[in-house]
Amino acid sequence: MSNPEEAKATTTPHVVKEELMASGNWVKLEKTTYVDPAGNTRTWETVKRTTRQNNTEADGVGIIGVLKRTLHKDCMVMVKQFRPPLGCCTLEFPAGLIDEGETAEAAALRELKEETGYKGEVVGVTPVTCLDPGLSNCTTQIVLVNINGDDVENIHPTQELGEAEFVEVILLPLDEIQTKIDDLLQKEKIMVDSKVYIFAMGMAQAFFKPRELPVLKQ
Ligand SMILES: Nc1nc(=O)[nH]c2c1ncn2[C@H]1C[C@H](O)[C@@H](COP(=O)(O)OP(=O)(O)O)O1
Repeated sequence: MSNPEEAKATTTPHVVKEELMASGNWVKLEKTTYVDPAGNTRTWETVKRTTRQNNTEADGVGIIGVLKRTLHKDCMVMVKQFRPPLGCCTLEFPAGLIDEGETAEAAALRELKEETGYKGEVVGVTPVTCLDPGLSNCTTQIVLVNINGDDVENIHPTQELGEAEFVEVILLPLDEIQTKIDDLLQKEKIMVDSKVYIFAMGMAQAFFKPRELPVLKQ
């Protein structure tokens, strides 16, 4: 075990070099040589996508789509699809890679239309965020999109999927999203994306906790 007295943070950590170990059509594996905060030179095994465009630091976008319809509860537009790396289906926000020359907002509206058939309106966008920084430099921007379900274009949404895409659209009421996801997980062998579940937990807190009577906090 390292002695904390010896391992003082004296250096600004930085990458020294990146060497290609293996490469495919979509991803590559690199050996990253870096200097740690104590001044030691170390290596790390890093996964990168090969598809990132020049104009952006984000590989892709995720879409938090809120479907708003008269006389209906607001619903989250989610997608279920088989994900080969996991060997099972996942419950995710609609998502996709950013095309050349595209902004995150434009990519979000395009991917939402392709995967779910809905036409939306962007109401917010996150900074570039990391997805799995201990493994990969993969990044995403999450785009908040309102969908007017009363709009004639959104009454019977039609997906525009590629030949190899199989995406099922799942609508979950915003005010009980965590319970509905838990029900789904009980019923079928499906893995929920961490962003989705964290969002659901946040919604549960936002909807219910403020209305509880204040009690003595221990
Ligand atoms: N890691 C990947 N391996 C593949 O064999 N193919 C991959 C990988 N990542 C993306 N893709 C392919 C699959 C689709 O044909 C395209 C576009 O995917 P997109 O819809 O933009 O993104 P997701 O919905 O998140 O897969 O890329």
